[in-house]
Amino acid sequence: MQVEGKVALVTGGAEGLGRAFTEALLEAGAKVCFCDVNTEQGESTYTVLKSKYGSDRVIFQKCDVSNQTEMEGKSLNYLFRCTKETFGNIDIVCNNAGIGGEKPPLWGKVVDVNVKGCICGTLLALDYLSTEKGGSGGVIVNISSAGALNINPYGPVYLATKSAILSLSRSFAQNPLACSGGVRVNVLCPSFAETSLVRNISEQNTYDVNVARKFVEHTPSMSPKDVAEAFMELVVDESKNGAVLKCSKEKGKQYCTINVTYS
Ligand SMILES: NC(=O)C1=CN([C@@H]2O[C@H](COP(=O)(O)OP(=O)(O)OC[C@H]3O[C@@H](n4cnc5c(N)ncnc54)[C@H](O)[C@@H]3O)[C@@H](O)[C@H]2O)C=CC1
Ligand SMILES: CCCCC/C=C\C=C\C(=O)C/C=C\C/C=C\CCCC(=O)O
Repeated sequence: MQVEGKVALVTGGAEGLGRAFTEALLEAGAKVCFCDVNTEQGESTYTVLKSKYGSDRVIFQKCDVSNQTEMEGKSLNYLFRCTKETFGNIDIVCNNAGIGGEKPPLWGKVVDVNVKGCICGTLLALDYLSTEKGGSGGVIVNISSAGALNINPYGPVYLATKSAILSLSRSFAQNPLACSGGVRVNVLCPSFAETSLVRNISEQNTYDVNVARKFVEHTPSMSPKDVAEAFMELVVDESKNGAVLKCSKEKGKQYCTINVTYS
């Protein structure tokens, strides 16, 4: 896909990986609407990006991806509508917003943000991108985790949500809603990257917090820019649909095949 001139929507773009994805898309010539629940950080990032890329190429919207109703404030429905009204079309959607949290009552919020937010964002993206519904096709990249490809005893709930995103994306890639509408659906599975999510590992969002921190310390970490490079490959390469791309500092980019065998 030629990214120049395309329109992208990124959730959770105020900082971390979402900000890096937003910048990579802007760098490649796209117009980008990024959203975040954190207005202060979002506005601050917007100020920087606007002065670098121009106010006609980037917009920031406050939005909580776990908000399913218009009544409660800015929902994903509103975000998609606003992006289309501002830029005229949507070609690229990245469902990135995610949080960690293992213990009650936090884990319910983790499911709402990570799973429901991603499902809602994927369904809306299919609606707006599909050639059968007035769109011009395009690509959805959902953000899972390298942890979803394996087990991790420190974050079972977080990783269950990331496994859900993996299955959701691989399955929608083969679903008629996507296939007949010219929409590719890919999933990125990063290992650890240097962001607030990892810096803020605590008793709330992990089990055995000291062991978890040691595990992180001993796993080489990527910069958000490294992860954005892998993300852009899934956007640009039109041969990739249903692709599962793992990226890590040690091994770089690796496409994964998930085989299910029955005995
Ligand atoms: N940093 C890492 O090592 C890895 C991160 N990931 C995934 O990458 C994604 C981004 O994570 P990071 O950048 O590391 O985290 P981060 O905490 O640095 O950034 C996440 C952003 O999402 C926003 N956000 C949180 N809840 C939201 C909501 N309900 N609605 C809208 N925005 C919301 C936050 O305000 C923040 O700006 C997440 O889905 C995470 O699970 C996956 C693998 C590794
Ligand atoms: C472990 C749960 C912590 C809660 C959220 C904080 C950070 C999340 C980071 C990730 O999503 C990455 C998670 C796990 C990586 C797991 C294994 C990495 C192994 C390295 C590799 O396979 O190359």
